[in-house]
Amino acid sequence: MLRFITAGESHGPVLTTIIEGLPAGLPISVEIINEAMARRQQGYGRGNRMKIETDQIQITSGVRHGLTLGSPVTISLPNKDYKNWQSVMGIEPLEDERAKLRRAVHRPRPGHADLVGGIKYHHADLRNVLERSSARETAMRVALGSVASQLLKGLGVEVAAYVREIGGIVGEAQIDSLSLDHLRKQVAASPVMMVDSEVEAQVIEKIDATKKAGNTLGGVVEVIATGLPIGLGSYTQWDKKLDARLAQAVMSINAFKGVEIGDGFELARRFGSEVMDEIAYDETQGFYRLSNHLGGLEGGMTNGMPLIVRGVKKPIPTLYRPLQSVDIYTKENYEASIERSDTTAVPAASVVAEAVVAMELAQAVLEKFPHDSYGELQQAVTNYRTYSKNPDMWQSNTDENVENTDWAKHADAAAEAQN
Ligand SMILES: Cc1cc2nc3c(=O)[nH]c(=O)nc-3n(C[C@H](O)[C@H](O)[C@H](O)COP(=O)(O)O)c2cc1C
Ligand SMILES: C=C(O[C@@H]1CC(C(=O)O)=C[C@@H](OP(=O)(O)O)[C@H]1O)C(=O)O
Repeated sequence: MLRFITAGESHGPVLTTIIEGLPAGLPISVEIINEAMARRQQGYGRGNRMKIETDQIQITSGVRHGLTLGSPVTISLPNKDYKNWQSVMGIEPLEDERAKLRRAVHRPRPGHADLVGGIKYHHADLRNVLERSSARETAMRVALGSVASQLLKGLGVEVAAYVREIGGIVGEAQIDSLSLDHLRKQVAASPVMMVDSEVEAQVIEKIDATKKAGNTLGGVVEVIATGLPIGLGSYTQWDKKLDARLAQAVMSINAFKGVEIGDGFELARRFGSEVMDEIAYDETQGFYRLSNHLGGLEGGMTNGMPLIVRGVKKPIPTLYRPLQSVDIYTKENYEASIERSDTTAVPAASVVAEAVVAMELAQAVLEKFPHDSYGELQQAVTNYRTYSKNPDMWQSNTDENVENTDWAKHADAAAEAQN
């Protein structure tokens, strides 16, 4: 089982993650992880924090000479901004209690975790909430996702993401189910990580106008995974269903409010005949589908078609235009003060969504196949791919062979017993 945990505050010294359950002998490239980290920092519409940080990770356990050892892998990321926050974020107790109060955050922002977190954990200083609820944590998920993507790539599975919509402006992608390279190149060339340059210009204009008005924007991201073996996840128990697990993974990203698989909410408006992905077979491909409305998942399992997962991100809650709130000390109404913030972070969120989907897929792969060593895992996946193109238990059940199979004899015996 793949397990991970993340730790760290937004303006604390360092973010950390520990991941356990990776096979031994998996090649891990720090450079590839750092490329993903840099992608998450990009995207038009972000605030000034991203000018301070240059996210470069360090691996401090579980990898030797570029290969995993099978022991827990620890990844850490220093916050460059910490040097500006040392007195606010110190570990030692503050001598001067009044200074502590003077610095406390006591004006909760609507749409953020501030108010509820303060009530729940008895925090009189809402900074104790916002430091951890901040999406700075998503940097660690991207590091984890890159490790997962490196594992998947060596098994022939690719994961990529793009921005489908910002502030109501939609740009659709043409998906090449064999290679996501083209999509990745288009996304890399776009300041908003979209795939249609006409739409892109409109989006940039909208972000500029929104920022000027002191407002913020949300949007929709789409993650695509290709090359998935058939049968990851399971229909046998609620918490094994891969569609449900992917939804949780995507919803766990800050500010995500909805998830769709395949045509998602649009399915509500269609006839059954329009959306079931009809089955076909040929020897090279094995079983495949004539369409992909259901996003590559049936019964909580991958069906071999590209996986399509979308997530909707609400607009950023911290606005330059003040919103009505209440001071938790005085209980008086006030209008929230202006703070440093992003105007939109949908592009960055697409990179995070790609990462969390990759982690969930890696988890599902490791559940299905033996994986003490990476070579063993690769061999098992290759064998299974051959099998699933032409499953042998079905081959013996052709008309000529059917009377000779064990299950046919059992069925005959059962029928006789009933008579
Ligand atoms: C990449 C990314 C960047 C974000 N940047 C900000 C930001 O600058 N300011 C802000 O108020 N919220 C930002 N958010 C959203 C908040 O973290 C989020 O709304 C908050 O933690 C409350 O959680 P919830 O929206 O999931 O309920 C960002 C989210 C993501 C994914
Ligand atoms: C630090 C990141 O995003 C931050 C997420 C965030 C929030 O409230 O979620 C608020 C902002 O932080 P700050 O108050 O330091 O400017 C963003 O910059 C990051 O993505 O690495």
